Amino acid sequence: MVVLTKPALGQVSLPRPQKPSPYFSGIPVIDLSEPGSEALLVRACEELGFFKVTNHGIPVELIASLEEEAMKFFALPQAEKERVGPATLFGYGSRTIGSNGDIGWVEYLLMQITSKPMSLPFLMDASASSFRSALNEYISAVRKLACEVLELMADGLKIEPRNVFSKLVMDEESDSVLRLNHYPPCPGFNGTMTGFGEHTDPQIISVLRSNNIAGLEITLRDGSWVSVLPDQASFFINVGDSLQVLTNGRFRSVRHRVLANGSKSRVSMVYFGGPPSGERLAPLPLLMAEGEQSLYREFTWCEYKRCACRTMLADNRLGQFEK
Ligand SMILES: C=C1C[C@]23C[C@@]1(O)CC[C@H]2[C@@]12CC[C@H](O)[C@@](C)(C(=O)O1)[C@H]2[C@@H]3C(=O)O
Ligand SMILES: O=C(O)CCC(=O)C(=O)O
Ligand SMILES: [Fe+2]
Repeated sequence: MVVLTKPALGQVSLPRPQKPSPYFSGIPVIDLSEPGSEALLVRACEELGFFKVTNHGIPVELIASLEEEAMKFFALPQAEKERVGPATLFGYGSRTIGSNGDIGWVEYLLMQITSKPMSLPFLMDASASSFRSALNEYISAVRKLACEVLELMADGLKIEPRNVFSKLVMDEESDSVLRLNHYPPCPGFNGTMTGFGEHTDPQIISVLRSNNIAGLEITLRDGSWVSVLPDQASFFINVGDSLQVLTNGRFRSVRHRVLANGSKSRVSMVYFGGPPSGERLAPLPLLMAEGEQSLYREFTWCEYKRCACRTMLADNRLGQFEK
């Protein structure tokens, strides 16, 4: 009898090998303890849509503890990880990203952040209590950091109230996500491999932290790719599509990707701060000059997400909403 089985994920055709891009020394560094950081922060959002924050106040122990829990999880036998449930919505995923055929040299845990206890049932097990508390502490700290950065953005743009952006991610109904990514070394390959294909993040803001392994790349305004020097003590902030809309294109949603490599494991932890589902996304009137037209037709976050789910990573999702 012939038994047909699905090909093991390891047999899925590998993503295209890539050449790493040159390191870019111009990533803006915003020291949150320095007065006047709001103007630098606005410039960074306009020019790159990406910057690094230092003196962020999040204790290293809290970060290290989640990284350790994540590594413990990713070191589990494959069958145990898969028991968490597929990440078609939220859960564990390996090699496939989203549901439209994207493949990367990555495994991950995708978790919805709600005001209720953890969305993934396995985290409610007694054996997962240290993972659960590391996650909860980390999420509150990065949400607070996202809020502080969004308030500095409002200050820098000279708009009031200063919580005009931050209230969206602080709302009880905010639709935010935490993603833990593990890019294992790619056996038998000593160049680099697509870990996470190029894309922009759909939400308002992403707060990203990785271990000291390189791999993250962003595009500059001219479309060229540059590598970001890793810095495990700092956080990187991405402007997401929704913030590009709220600022009528003044802030740039940054296109980025990750390359995995032949010898080292890279781990990243990304908080995606999104608005409540029913939130209408449109440029803030306060930011529009006289006679300025909105670049986008109005839509809700729920509508945007629904469309985003049908796209592939590299697609220009906002294009469908441009006027
Ligand atoms: C291919 C996809 C994966 C993604 C949903 C999408 O259809 C298009 C956007 C992707 C992205 C990128 C940023 C985040 O990692 C993510 C969780 C998100 O909100 O949008 C992923 C989605 C995913 O992995 O499901
Ligand atoms: O791993 C990283 O550094 C970035 C991952 C990423 O872009 C994402 O999860 O959306
Ligand atoms: Fe991303």
